[in-house]
Amino acid sequence: MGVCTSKPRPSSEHNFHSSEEIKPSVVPGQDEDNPVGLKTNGGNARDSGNLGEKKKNEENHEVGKKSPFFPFYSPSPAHYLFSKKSPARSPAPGSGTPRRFFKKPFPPPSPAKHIKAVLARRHGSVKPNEAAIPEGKEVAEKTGLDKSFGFSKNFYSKYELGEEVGRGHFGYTCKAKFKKGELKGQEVAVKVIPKAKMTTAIAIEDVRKEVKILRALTGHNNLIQFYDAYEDQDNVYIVMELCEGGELLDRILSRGGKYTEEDAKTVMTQILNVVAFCHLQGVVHRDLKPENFLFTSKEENSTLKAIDFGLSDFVKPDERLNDIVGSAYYVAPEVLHRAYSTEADVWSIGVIAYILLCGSRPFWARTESGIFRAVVKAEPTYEEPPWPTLSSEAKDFVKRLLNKDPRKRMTAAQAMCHPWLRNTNDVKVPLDILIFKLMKAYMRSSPLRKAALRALSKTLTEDELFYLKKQFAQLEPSKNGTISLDNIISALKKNATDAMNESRIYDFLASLNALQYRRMDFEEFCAAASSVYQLEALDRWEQHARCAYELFDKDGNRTIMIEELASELGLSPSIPVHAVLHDWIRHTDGKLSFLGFVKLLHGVSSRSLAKAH
Ligand SMILES: Nc1ncnc2c1ncn2[C@@H]1O[C@H](COP(=O)(O)OP(=O)(O)OP(=O)(O)O)[C@@H](O)[C@H]1O
Ligand SMILES: [Ca+2]
Ligand SMILES: [Ca+2]
Repeated sequence: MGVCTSKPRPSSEHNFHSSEEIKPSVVPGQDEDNPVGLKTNGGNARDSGNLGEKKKNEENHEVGKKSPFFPFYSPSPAHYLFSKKSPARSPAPGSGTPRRFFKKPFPPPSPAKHIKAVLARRHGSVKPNEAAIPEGKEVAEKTGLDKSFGFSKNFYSKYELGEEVGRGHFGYTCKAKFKKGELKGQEVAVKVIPKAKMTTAIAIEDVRKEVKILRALTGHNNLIQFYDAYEDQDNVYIVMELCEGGELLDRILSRGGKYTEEDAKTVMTQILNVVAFCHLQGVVHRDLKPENFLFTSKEENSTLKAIDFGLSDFVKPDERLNDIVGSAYYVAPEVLHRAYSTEADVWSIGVIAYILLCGSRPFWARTESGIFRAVVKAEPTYEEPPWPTLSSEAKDFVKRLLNKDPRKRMTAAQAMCHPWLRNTNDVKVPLDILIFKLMKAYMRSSPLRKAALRALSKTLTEDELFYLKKQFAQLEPSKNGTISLDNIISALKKNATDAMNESRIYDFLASLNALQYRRMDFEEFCAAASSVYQLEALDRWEQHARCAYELFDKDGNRTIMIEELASELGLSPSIPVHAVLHDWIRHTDGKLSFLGFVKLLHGVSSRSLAKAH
């Protein structure tokens, strides 16, 4: 778009990155097993719920770590512990692994453990390994918890339960058959969740939400088809389509830990597609991992389906969640800092992408707190094989998903437009909820900030424009190439499910009502829907910002008084504006300085200025 002649200067000269660094809440020397000060309660049923076995499991990861036959020959009994059905998870017969002689950076993936806090929130103070948990009704009587869900009660009159096909911490899944009617004999999958395991109000609420979310979101091609939910005194039954192709984790393991880039692209596109859909609906999955994606059939090119919404939640567009949930290897840093939203899922997808491409985990340690520390502080390696042989697009793709700052991370819809993926799929890029968040901030900005953003948008490259064009097209502009509030509302309605009511997407749109009286063309849309934080994360940010400043200097910059700037920014009178805004003004001519320009792009609020002062 814009032409720029200035040469970027070295970044050390211009330290204008205004983003705050995330301070790790996990510091060395802190309680190893309780880094974030949580009430925890020990083991996980998937680790057999036995602390002794859990210990053994961790030691075995260590064995995996030191195996010379890295990555998947390693006879990790961690796999063995979980090998109910997959030969890929069974140990190689009679193979002992030499210890201590070989150092390898990461062990291969094995089923992920839930964060201990998840178990604590489920079980309260009840430890899973304590004496047998009483039956559902008995617990309800003792605790006064209401375990009625309002689901149909006649599961067994409709279905005949068959063999178990999978098991998790919260339930087990069986095949079942319709007993009668048109569908007689047709097979389905049923996740059975024992009421005896629901020992806290949160546990009950989670099951309620799991069904509510499945009911609302069902219909997407990459999301498990939900049929109905039932209950009786002992269990909740979630009836859904049967996937016969196994978990993504098993397929990763059976391929010796690595996918070719081309195959990884097919998997990634499907994951991103369904997750972008969830995010537009205001649903955050919170437990994305290769165990929670199933292939419909054994075919190589079988469709992938997201399952297990047991930890999912609704999130309003400007809301942050604070409960620590998920599985340790896949948890995003901001979840550990207790302020997160949909970006946390994208981090987990980054972890999955890393594993698909190289067969190892990006963040690994022997203990939960060690993993948390790595997630918050460590940078994954891209030096070990096979990374040097992978394409630079693949590396850039993973790095931009694993950005520790959620504001700088790509969204799922953006990731589908990344150069690594955008030419390989013909999947329609879903509407991105981020567009609306950014447009809201833009509509509320001062004319000066709007001019600054317009200048910045003129420096965007093909890569950024690809995504913006796709988004703009989704909003179905009129023939003259402009969009109105009506366009936005009808585009959303076309993609809406009941989940949007819960996550209040429409209420949020009210903040765009200034668009009621005018239309927006593509150029202004680019200014409104560009994220300064995301652009700042790019290597070429310096160029962007310098070019934009030059353009702004030609067109939008003008002499301003500090007082005027303060009122443009809506600063409260309590802020000492001369001291705070001094650097924002170029002393030669009283126009906005480069520093002021970059700050203005970020949209500085009076609160953050007061804090900085
Ligand atoms: N529709 C399905 N078709 C086939 N197998 C399924 C289906 N749904 C679940 N499974 C199998 O059952 C396993 C457990 O299901 P799910 O992940 O929903 O349970 P969970 O108890 O919530 O697990 P977690 O411990 O991860 O929280 C899955 O990993 C999968 O192997
Ligand atoms: Ca699961
Ligand atoms: Ca679950």
